[in-house]
Amino acid sequence: MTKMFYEKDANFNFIQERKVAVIGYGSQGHAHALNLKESGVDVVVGLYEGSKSWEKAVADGLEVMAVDEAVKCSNAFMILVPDEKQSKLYQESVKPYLKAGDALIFAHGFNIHFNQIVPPADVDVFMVAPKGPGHLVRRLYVEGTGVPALIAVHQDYTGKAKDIALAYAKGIGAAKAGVIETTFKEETETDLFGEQSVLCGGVTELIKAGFDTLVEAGYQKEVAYFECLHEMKLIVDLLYEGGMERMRYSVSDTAEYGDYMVGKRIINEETRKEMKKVLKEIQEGKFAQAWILENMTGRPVFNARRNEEVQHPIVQVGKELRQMMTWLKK
Ligand SMILES: NC(=O)C1=CN([C@@H]2O[C@H](COP(=O)(O)OP(=O)(O)OC[C@H]3O[C@@H](n4cnc5c(N)ncnc54)[C@H](OP(=O)(O)O)[C@@H]3O)[C@@H](O)[C@H]2O)C=CC1
Ligand SMILES: CC[C@](O)(C(C)=O)C(=O)O
Ligand SMILES: [Mg+2]
Ligand SMILES: [Mg+2]
Repeated sequence: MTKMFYEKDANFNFIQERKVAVIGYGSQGHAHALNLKESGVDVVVGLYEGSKSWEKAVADGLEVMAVDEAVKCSNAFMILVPDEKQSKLYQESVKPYLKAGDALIFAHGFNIHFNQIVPPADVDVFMVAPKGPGHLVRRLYVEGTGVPALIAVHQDYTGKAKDIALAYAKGIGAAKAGVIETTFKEETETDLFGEQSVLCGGVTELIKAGFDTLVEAGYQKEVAYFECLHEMKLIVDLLYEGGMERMRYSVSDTAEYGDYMVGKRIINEETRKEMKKVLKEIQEGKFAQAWILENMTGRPVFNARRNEEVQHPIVQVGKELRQMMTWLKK
């Protein structure tokens, strides 16, 4: 089995002896900054003047500065602005102020793996990539658990990059859940594949296809919403807690029989062939190239698809039903 690292394997001194600039205060940024601070790490948040996040970070009790100022006064920088903005930010506000022995940290390998950022040889470059959304990285830390993470070392100038990565992972709560060592290549390719084919693209298309099939057949859209979207969370909770065997133990034998008979008709050989094609496009850099070009040209496809998606009937019915779910309001 792959070696897993837990809290006992991390020496927290490696991160406590540094000042950490968390650049960006979005989904991952707010979680890393707050978790590290509450774990006892000296943290500053780096943002641009006029950023919407600035006041929020201040209200959360954090020290906030312009990115270049944060880089100047720190010796470890976690880059948590969107992937497509990292290269420009690095060139303008990070690279000019790097000092030998600094640590340049990423939560996803896109920019290093696809050569959008090429750091100098005299800094450590590594990754601490939580395997979960930033808001859960924060929520589970507060609840006393954590989201697992991958670590990877791209450059080890100080000879301590892996130790610092493990200590950082401990600081954000990830070492409670488990940390696996990987490479930038493996993290980047598996993360892109997972979000496209399974976690985001796969799941949303599966939900919409099920919802549309029921609604087009004349069933109430509220019933279709509960069946195909709301209950997905409850089923996934069981998968998360105890794997497929726990989910199949909890559902009825009727559901389990239906699962065995129908699952492979929905996710069939054609789907698996397409997944292989998607993975190849990621490995060959075709997806990265398309995403970089999309951003250079003002995101025409991204914006059109985003607008199209919010027109889907599942969006409206979901809004109405969730209004009644008082526990979601906070
Ligand atoms: N989202 C997730 O859960 C996960 C993300 N990752 C990785 O983490 C990294 C960050 O992603 P994510 O958290 O989704 O990003 P977000 O889109 O949530 O980050 C936005 C933050 O970056 C700030 N920002 C944008 N541009 C700049 C800039 N030029 N200078 C300074 N700050 C800027 C925004 O400020 P403003 O408020 O003003 O817009 C905001 O605070 C990526 O590498 C991503 O792949 C990895 C695992 C999961
Ligand atoms: C699944 C999407 C993700 O990779 C994540 C939350 O882990 C991301 O890029 O946001
Ligand atoms: Mg991911
Ligand atoms: Mg991702």
